[in-house]
Amino acid sequence: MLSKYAARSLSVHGRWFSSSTARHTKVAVLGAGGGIGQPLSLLLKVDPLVTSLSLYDIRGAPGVAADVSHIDTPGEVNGYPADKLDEALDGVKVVVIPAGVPRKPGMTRDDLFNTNASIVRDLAAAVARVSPEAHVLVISNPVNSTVPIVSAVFEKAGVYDPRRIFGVTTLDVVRAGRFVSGIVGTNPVDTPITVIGGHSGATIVPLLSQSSFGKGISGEAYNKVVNRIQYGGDEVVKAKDGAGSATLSMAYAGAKFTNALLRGLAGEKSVITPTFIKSPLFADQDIDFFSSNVELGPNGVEKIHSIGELTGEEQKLLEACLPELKKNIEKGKAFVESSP
Ligand SMILES: NC(=O)c1ccc[n+]([C@@H]2O[C@H](COP(=O)([O-])OP(=O)(O)OC[C@H]3O[C@@H](n4cnc5c(N)ncnc54)[C@H](O)[C@@H]3O)[C@@H](O)[C@H]2O)c1
Ligand SMILES: O=C(O)C[C@H](O)C(=O)O
Repeated sequence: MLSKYAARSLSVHGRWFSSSTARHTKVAVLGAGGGIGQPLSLLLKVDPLVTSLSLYDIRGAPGVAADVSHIDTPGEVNGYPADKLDEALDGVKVVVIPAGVPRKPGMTRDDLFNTNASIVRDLAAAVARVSPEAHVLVISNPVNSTVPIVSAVFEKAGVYDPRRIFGVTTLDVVRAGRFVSGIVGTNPVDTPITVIGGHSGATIVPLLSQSSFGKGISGEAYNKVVNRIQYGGDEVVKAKDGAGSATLSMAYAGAKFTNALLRGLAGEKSVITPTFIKSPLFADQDIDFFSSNVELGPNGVEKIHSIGELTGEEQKLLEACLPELKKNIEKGKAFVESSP
């Protein structure tokens, strides 16, 4: 039974933002002062499943917290400055990490590695120490490397549970639904497209053939939409012209994935979405992280779905994805191995 407030929230925020169970859930955002962090904090404040929001950044989090705390939803909000990371993480169930630098035109996501790898490593070490049972949602790029970094840090700390560490690839799914709906004339919310692989260029593999809406798209239109899904991030980086990368659509995607996880944690059945996790699907090729459809449940990852049947075109996309993904994963692991 939905509370009066939750029912109201549903009608205000649309179908994805659903709330089925009331429980205490503290969510932390690390990097809350940034381009993604601020709108993400706003969206989490209006998610009825988030009862407490802990906002941390090396700059500006208390201000963001003061601002969103005036929103007339019940969730409590606290902001923490640079020297209060442990306090920010105390008792959290879910930690979302958008901390790190974004791309400028001409850069790849991998070009962010040198700066973001150590930011993510150090934040992960604090989570592993203070809230080792938290579910960690990694947004910071390059996701193909930062998820292996977080996982290796947890492993080093002896608290690794692969069911609780996720790379957020939801923006690729959101883009795929939006772009395909523009071709076939559907409502994007009703046009789910599975996207597998990783989160950068050729590692992003949309499976249009598995969607009743997408499977009719062929030829030039197919090539164009696949390219747009794979390089949608570049489109935004170029349009922002040096002022960063996707922030608003990413905040939406991050809040959407967080809500899906919270529903799974609360016991809702059949919450299934792609996410980049430790996965056995290509482990025989030494690729042990991969995004595919995953069922979320009370323990985080409940079931990893197979990738299903691929067309010849999709098989080629997958063949281009795997070697690059493998390199990105190995780079992340090697970084933690060589860290003191
Ligand atoms: N996964 C995805 O689909 C996706 C989509 C868009 C952007 N991103 C990535 O998200 C990251 C953030 O992007 P943005 O546009 O919000 O950047 P931004 O520069 O606007 O914000 C980043 C924030 O991180 C903070 N920060 C830096 N070091 C920190 C630390 N050690 N602890 C806490 N906070 C710290 C900064 O102070 C800043 O407020 C980038 O790496 C970007 O590439 C990922
Ligand atoms: O493109 C970027 O660098 C940011 C993000 O990964 C995106 O897909 O928009």
